[in-house]
Amino acid sequence: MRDASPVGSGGDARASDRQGDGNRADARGRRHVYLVGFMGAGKSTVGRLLARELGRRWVDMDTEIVREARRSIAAIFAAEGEEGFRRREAELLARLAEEETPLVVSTGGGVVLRPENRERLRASGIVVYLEVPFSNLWKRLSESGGHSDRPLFSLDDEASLRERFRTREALYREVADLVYANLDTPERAAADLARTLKGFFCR
Ligand SMILES: Nc1ncnc2c1ncn2[C@@H]1O[C@H](COP(=O)(O)OP(=O)(O)O)[C@@H](O)[C@H]1O
Ligand SMILES: O=C(O)C1=C[C@@H](OP(=O)(O)O)[C@@H](O)[C@H](O)C1
Ligand SMILES: [Mg+2]
Repeated sequence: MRDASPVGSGGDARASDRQGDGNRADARGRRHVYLVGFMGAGKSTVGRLLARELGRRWVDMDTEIVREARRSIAAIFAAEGEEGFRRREAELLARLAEEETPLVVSTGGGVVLRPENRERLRASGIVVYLEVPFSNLWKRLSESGGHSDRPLFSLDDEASLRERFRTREALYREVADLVYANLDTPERAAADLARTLKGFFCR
């Protein structure tokens, strides 16, 4: 059984060992840090700060997809459908998983949808689920113009988005080594996670 201990803002930043063999952050295999979670959970904001704390290169998958496609996420969805976006996302993840340099990767909220992606995340890194209750996410997204380049947020009403959140949540938990309740500031989250992750990668 895999186990992901809840750790959270202000809490005791602990992490349980998924395989019980003390070898999760294997230097050859699970060297990256992946942030997963729903839209607005803070993957991009915290990822940038966490990379700085850990002295690692940061990759934001959405930014990279936009750079490579030379069009916005909304434009990719419009021209290629969600399927086209998911194909680009899966291809990028496959490349990142092979990257030798240890990275901090801010994923997009839908990266967990494809089983092959879930396998890759687990095989090549420590996966951190940034857990935020739906009501907070809805508030964050609707107040911060979260619709600007989030086609799914624009398409869904509150009830549909809540349903999407419910379905996704099980998948975030399935891949997570760590669950972090991201309810304080991004700076606090980055500092807490850096402390915990340094422990992981040093043992
Ligand atoms: N603790 C927190 N961590 C990260 N972002 C937060 C936090 N509290 C509020 N926010 C706000 O929530 C939004 C998170 O957006 P973003 O980092 O793009 O999320 P994601 O990449 O998961 O979709 C930003 O507007 C950020 O300022
Ligand atoms: O949840 C999703 O399916 C998506 C989340 C977005 O990323 P953020 O989670 O960073 O907003 C982006 O990848 C795309 O709009 C699809
Ligand atoms: Mg993001």
